[in-house]
Amino acid sequence: MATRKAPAVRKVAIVGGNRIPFARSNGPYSRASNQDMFTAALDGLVSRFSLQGEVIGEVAAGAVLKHSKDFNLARESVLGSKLSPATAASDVQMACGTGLQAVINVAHKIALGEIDSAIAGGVDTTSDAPLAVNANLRQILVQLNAAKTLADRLKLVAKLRPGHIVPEIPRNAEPRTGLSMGEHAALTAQVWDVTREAQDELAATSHRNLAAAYDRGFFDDLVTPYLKLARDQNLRPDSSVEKLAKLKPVYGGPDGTMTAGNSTPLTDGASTVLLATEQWAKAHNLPVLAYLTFSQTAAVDYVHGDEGLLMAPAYAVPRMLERAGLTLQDFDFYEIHEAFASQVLATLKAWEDPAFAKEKLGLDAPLGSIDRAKLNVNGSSLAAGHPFAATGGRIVATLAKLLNEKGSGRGLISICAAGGQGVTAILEK
Ligand SMILES: CC(=O)SCCNC(=O)CCNC(=O)[C@H](O)C(C)(C)COP(=O)(O)OP(=O)(O)OC[C@H]1O[C@@H](n2cnc3c(N)ncnc32)[C@H](O)[C@@H]1OP(=O)(O)O
Repeated sequence: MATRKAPAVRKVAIVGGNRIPFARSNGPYSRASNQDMFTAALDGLVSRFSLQGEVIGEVAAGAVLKHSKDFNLARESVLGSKLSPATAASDVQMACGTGLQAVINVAHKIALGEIDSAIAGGVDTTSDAPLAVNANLRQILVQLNAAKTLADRLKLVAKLRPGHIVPEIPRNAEPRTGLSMGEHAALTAQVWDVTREAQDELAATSHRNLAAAYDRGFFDDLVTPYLKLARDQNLRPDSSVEKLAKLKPVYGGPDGTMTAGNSTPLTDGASTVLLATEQWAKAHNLPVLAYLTFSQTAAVDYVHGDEGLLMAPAYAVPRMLERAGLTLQDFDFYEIHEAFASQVLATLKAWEDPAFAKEKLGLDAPLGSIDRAKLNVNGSSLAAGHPFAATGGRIVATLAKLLNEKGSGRGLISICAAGGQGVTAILEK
């Protein structure tokens, strides 16, 4: 008789990451597809960690904007990569939280013993956005494809009208409110009284920090140069508060505080992260940079309630801290995705606010302030750019490496996502 084995939760190690430099939309990667970019990031990881021909437990990845031919983009990318074709792969979708959610999905499988190694990541391009034919034309084309006789086909062709050629263009907007991410963030900035000066300061710091990280070689081993781009194209080392102050508002009307400089740009790019058990990493002679120890998602009702669209991390983080037995101050690094400078600042203000703590979180006291010197120390999305699903992988790889450099410590990851969702995690060394 077989002996039943008790399930054991195993530690999930972050081995390292790889990404291609991020490019501005309609720039150097405009002819590259999601599959091209993700495969490039994947193959960079494969060669970095000598995984050629290896069967990895699972590859999980996603893109926020996906063509219909990419129904399983992760699997197609694996088949185009140097990994063994016997590597299973799944697509993940959680808007801008996709990359981190992919990390969490495979981490759970490693923890539960289903797999010993995994690659998670994400990719996005707004240059090659999935334009679709409109619903009327779609219906005619589908029926045309199924029509059995020439007469049936001609009848359907006769239904075609000039208006049918108008394509459906994906909008960077919430389907239920019609407002763009930026317009939603501008409403939240008003509620939390986030000033233009504070936003520009955060943006300038992001550029300064990312430039310093490149200069000290922090990204030398992470980045695979791609299509002649060696650094994130959006990075402006000379970006200053004075220059940022001159930009016109793009959201929130003429008196708005949000500009092209304190909002993320539309970006193309891909990122990957290798996760494994400690034993697998050791057997492959690979390092353990850090461990993923906690994760949490949350969602807010931004449609009917008074919640800001991008405020879900303000809820996910306290729930995660409670489960982990930690306070907001117990961290050496904070990686808060800079969708917009105003969104980061509104989240920090919410955590400091006694009324938010009491009324929204049901807590006696607010979470409190963080040491801003520990925030996005190597820059974040305002400087690097934000290829939606690729941001999570960039952040996890960056934080794991920071913790490894330090030799010990703990980092908090917080990512807001469209649809009123938030994905958060804790990495520890
Ligand atoms: C959950 C989430 O993550 S939600 C977030 C999702 N992301 C988004 O929604 C992306 C939103 N971003 C956008 O749609 C666009 O980038 C916009 C609307 C903000 C700006 O678009 P554009 O106007 O095309 O930006 P563009 O790059 O041309 O910049 C406008 C000007 O600002 C200047 N500028 C931009 N950044 C900086 C900077 N850091 N320092 C100095 N100047 C800057 C540019 O040089 C340009 O100047 P010019 O007009 O003299 O050439």
